[in-house]
Amino acid sequence: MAATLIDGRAVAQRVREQVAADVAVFTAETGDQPGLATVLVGDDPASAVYVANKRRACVAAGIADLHAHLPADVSQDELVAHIQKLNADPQVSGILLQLPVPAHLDANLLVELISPDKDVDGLTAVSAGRLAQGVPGLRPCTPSGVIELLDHHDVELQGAEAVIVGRSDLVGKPLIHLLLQRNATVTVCHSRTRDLPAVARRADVLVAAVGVPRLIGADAVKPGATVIDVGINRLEEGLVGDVDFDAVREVAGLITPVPGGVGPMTIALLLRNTLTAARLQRGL
Ligand SMILES: Nc1nc(=O)c2c([nH]1)NC[C@@H]1CN(c3ccc(C(=O)N[C@@H](CCC(=O)O)C(=O)O)cc3)C=[N+]21
Repeated sequence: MAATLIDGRAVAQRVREQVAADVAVFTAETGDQPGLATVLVGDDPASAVYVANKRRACVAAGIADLHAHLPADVSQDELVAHIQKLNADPQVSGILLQLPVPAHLDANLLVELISPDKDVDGLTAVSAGRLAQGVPGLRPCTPSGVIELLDHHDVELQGAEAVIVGRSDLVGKPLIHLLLQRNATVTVCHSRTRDLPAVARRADVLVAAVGVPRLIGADAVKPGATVIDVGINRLEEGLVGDVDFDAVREVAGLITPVPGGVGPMTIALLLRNTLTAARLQRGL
């Protein structure tokens, strides 16, 4: 029997409605509207589309849209000054520096400048440390979105075998901690893993986040497993994930499509993080 599809667009819409309701309460109680400062550097068309989507989602959730578009040749010093200004601005709850930035800029240095309490991407070393230690802080949006999808479908994580394919700072590593905190048994596979299909086949919950189109075939999936595809690969034939969807859906129990799976959750969790950031800044 073919797997049940996880509808990321529908779950994301529910999260966005909940955030909008919570933002309305926050604004009524504090007299302040949470605000997200997006920073777009240069004219990469894909980045421009992503940022436009995030800004539209903010407005729909009642979050102030505080955008800056800086030229591709902006200097490192100017960008440093801009981020410092946003750190100091009480109207700014969250700061999102859209990545990648042009090559003459030091992306890592710029990200680390962002105040950890405004780091709605959860990208700074302080945010990563807070996550690893299980103390309050801002968690990366995509991994949080994965957990949210699993919870929405009542996927049991306690004691489950979770296998993450990919060890990026943005997805794989944070997911280790989020899944451990839910008492899953966590295994991480990567490019040097000797027998990827054999390890992946142990998984009750398999998360693919490597950026290799259709890497995960049916031979890597235990019958009935939950398969979460974080991959976004733009091929000539269109957008495909890291999972060979047509083959794996015949084996899995639950599966996310690409598009319409994890992607929409990233934006929903960004909105929730912006509200969390506004609360953190007030010690709430
Ligand atoms: N500072 C920063 N934070 C980010 O979170 C960040 C970033 N930089 N740079 C680029 C990546 C990429 N990213 C996505 C967000 C939503 C979808 C999404 O909604 N995808 C839709 C369809 C997208 C399409 O059709 O192109 C889907 O999967 O259904 C995808 C990818 C956030 N990123």
